Amino acid sequence: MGGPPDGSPSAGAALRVRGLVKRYAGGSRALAVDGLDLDVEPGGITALLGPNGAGKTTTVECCLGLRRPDAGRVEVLGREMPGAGEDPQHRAAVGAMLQDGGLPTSARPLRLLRHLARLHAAPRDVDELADRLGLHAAARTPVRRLSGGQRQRLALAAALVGRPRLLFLDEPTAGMDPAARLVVQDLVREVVAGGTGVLLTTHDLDEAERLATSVVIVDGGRALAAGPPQVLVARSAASLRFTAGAGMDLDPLRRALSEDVVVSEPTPGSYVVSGVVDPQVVAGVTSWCAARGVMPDALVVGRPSLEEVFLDLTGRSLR
Ligand SMILES: Nc1ncnc2c1ncn2[C@@H]1O[C@H](COP(=O)(O)OP(=O)(O)OP(=O)(O)O)[C@@H](O)[C@H]1O
Repeated sequence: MGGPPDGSPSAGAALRVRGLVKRYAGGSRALAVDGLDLDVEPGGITALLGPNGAGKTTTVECCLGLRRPDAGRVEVLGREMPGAGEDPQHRAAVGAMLQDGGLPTSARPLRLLRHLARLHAAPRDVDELADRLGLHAAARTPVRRLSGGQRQRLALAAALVGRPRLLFLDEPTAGMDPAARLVVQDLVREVVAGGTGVLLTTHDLDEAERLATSVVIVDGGRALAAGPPQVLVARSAASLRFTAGAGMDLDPLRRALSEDVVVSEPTPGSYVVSGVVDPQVVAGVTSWCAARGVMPDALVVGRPSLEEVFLDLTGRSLR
């Protein structure tokens, strides 16, 4: 899923993962990652989406050479991991902003960025980057005293300063205020326009829908769906959705509607009728509700959002 079939040439992919398997020693018997395929193209953003514990961080860590896969193949910028990670030149072409930040706690932001810039052959202008990310105000504050959002912005600057050709962003805008979020999204769009490939993990499905050129939805370490977000949404059947009290008996409604539709309650109190949703189906649902004195709140008919596709596939909400 998410790229050329196994065995075909990786033709310049920024990241190519095939059949990745990872099991933690001492962890539960289930695999953390269970045969995952994934591609990031240069100048493209692949969003890796999944509920908590789906295997996203483990996948990113295997791609960065921080964990050794039990099976499968990871190619970063055309070279196989974890071996390629030993080469400093190769490492310098990869940027990562991880959830734990990984920043030295006593470092001061601007000095840290200048130090990192010196490790790269053609770094970005540190002052310009710090300006864009609003880091000058906290230039001399030690990392441990930065707010969560400031630390996130510094971690992004650190990941970008070396002009990486492949960038890993693990929930980059989590905990950021809306203005900072927009700045980060603009910066990400800009580096992608310059040819960098991005693997983005996020719990913000609107962000994924806006930014990503490709999406892989994972659960239990497996890909449930992959493709451009617009295609995943278009592939889903039209649906009628409404909210009402949880746990309504749906069998009478199923009997009242045609066999071309499926009626379900993916999360308590949220009802979905999918398939051939025509005016008769809408009338059938509303008269069924009326007969029970139930008000169908937030009733909408149409294609689902990426969030609704995710919900239908995983049975879970990300928020
Ligand atoms: N160091 C570890 N030792 C044992 N099990 C682990 C370890 N790290 C992760 N796991 C388990 O592996 C599975 C995948 O975890 P992972 O952190 O990759 O998920 P995730 O999709 O990144 O979740 P989240 O959205 O919460 O960050 C989970 O069941 C988790 O409990």
